[in-house]
Amino acid sequence: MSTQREMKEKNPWHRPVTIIITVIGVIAIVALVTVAVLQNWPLSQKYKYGIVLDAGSSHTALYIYEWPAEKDNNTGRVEQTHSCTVKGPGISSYASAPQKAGESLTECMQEAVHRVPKKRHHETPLYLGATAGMRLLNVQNSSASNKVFQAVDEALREFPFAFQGARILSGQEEGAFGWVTVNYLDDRLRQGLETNGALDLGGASTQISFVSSNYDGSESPSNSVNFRLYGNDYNLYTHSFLCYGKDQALRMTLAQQTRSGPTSILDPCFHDGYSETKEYSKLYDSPCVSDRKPQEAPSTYIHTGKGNFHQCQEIVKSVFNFTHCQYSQCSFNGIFQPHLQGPFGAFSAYYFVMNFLKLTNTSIPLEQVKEKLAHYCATPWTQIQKQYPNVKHKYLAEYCFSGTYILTLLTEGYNFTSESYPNIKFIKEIKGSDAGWTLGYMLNLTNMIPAEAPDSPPLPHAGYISIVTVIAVLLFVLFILSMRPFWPQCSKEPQII
Ligand SMILES: Nc1nc2c(ncn2[C@@H]2O[C@H](COP(=O)(O)OP(=O)(O)OP(=O)(O)O)[C@@H](O)[C@H]2O)c(=O)[nH]1
Ligand SMILES: [Ca+2]
Repeated sequence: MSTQREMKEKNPWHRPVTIIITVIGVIAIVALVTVAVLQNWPLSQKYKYGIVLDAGSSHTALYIYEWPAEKDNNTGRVEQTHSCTVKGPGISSYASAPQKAGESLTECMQEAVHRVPKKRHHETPLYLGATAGMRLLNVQNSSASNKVFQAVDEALREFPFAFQGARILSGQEEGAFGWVTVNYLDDRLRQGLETNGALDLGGASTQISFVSSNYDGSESPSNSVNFRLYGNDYNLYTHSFLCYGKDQALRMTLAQQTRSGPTSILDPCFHDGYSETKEYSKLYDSPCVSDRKPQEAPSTYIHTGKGNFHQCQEIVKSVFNFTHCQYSQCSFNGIFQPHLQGPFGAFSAYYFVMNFLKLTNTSIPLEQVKEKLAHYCATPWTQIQKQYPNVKHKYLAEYCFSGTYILTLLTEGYNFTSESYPNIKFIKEIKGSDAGWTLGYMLNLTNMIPAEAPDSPPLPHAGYISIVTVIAVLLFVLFILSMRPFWPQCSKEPQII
């Protein structure tokens, strides 16, 4: 029989050994975990940035994107960290004073200078992409459009970023990059999942883009865009309808109603009681309607409303041409469109308008949606103004038209039915990043989406750290347990009293 004291006396060295082993073990764990954390920490703290200016027909917006530096060419982790709406109209509206187009961007650009860390400025790419407003100006007056670009170019070069140029996107690019954005943000591309279609409604043009399994691009090749992304091939159908953005579509309906040059019109797309005097010269100052200008007309007309959804729908339908189609099937204006397939994300004005009208829930049957809109359109203008005192006058006056245009474009134009309407989701953003072409455009120009699936590490960094920590702790516990014979209490012999 030996007591603890006796044991200690028998193994006088065992306690210091246990202490040393414990200290070494703790140091080993701390070292292992520290190395694992440090190995990953500095990398995850470094971010890269990209800036895209969306020079739309109605306004310009600036977006700042951010991604972890080590993931440049790998996982879908590019996020929008900031956006800034440029005050004033789109750059195409500065045709008669191009300098002002450049100046208008200054405020948002200065915000970007403060938002992007200084040491990253010189390596941050800056892009400006112009869409339908500049496309129209280019058609109307190409020298004015060049002057606007020159002014914008000069203004953007003043900033410390890596300016990559300002240019007009083709309608095909606009549609395709919008599609890339929504599917990238939904993490569908990297995972090779079924993709979502994209519906973008701007002020001057509208885009539809989707993958349809029975479409191989051979019928109407100009509507086909091929991508190989993360090892998957996509054959995308896309089309951009110039003049079918909601502002130009409204112009077309007004042109339709003022063909004979009247002094006033009673417009079913505007509320009963609405009345405003408008200028003919402004209405027809767009290539979308300029050829329809009445020969003889006064300088102004009185635009009054009568709030009738069904009559409004008839006028809206008249701006679409359904008479000819040289393909197996068409949407409108003789443009080929394959069979609609899959869920669709509808953004920009689709969202602004349907959100205001509280009609973003597409599980409400289409017929009921139309009834609700008809009821809204029939509400007198005085009541609408009282109900929404804080909504911008121009937007408020146009929601009846805009809602009617959206439903008509979707159903009559693109052939969505009561069955396929619920496949549409009206969205503004996905995981904090706005839906639109800008992110897809930047991902493409920075080669951020590889054609082939990258060799991904078997574990993400966080998983790696956790596993190393767990193994280290287990090893240490095992080690301590293996030292059990030297533990003081284990060395105690049973005592007989
Ligand atoms: N109701 C409402 N309408 C908006 C809002 N922002 C923009 N709009 C309008 O919605 C329409 C489409 O806006 P955007 O998607 O920004 O259009 P854009 O990019 O300027 O035009 P495109 O060059 O044709 O793409 C325009 O008529 C805008 O005036 C908003 O916050 N609320
Ligand atoms: Ca746009």
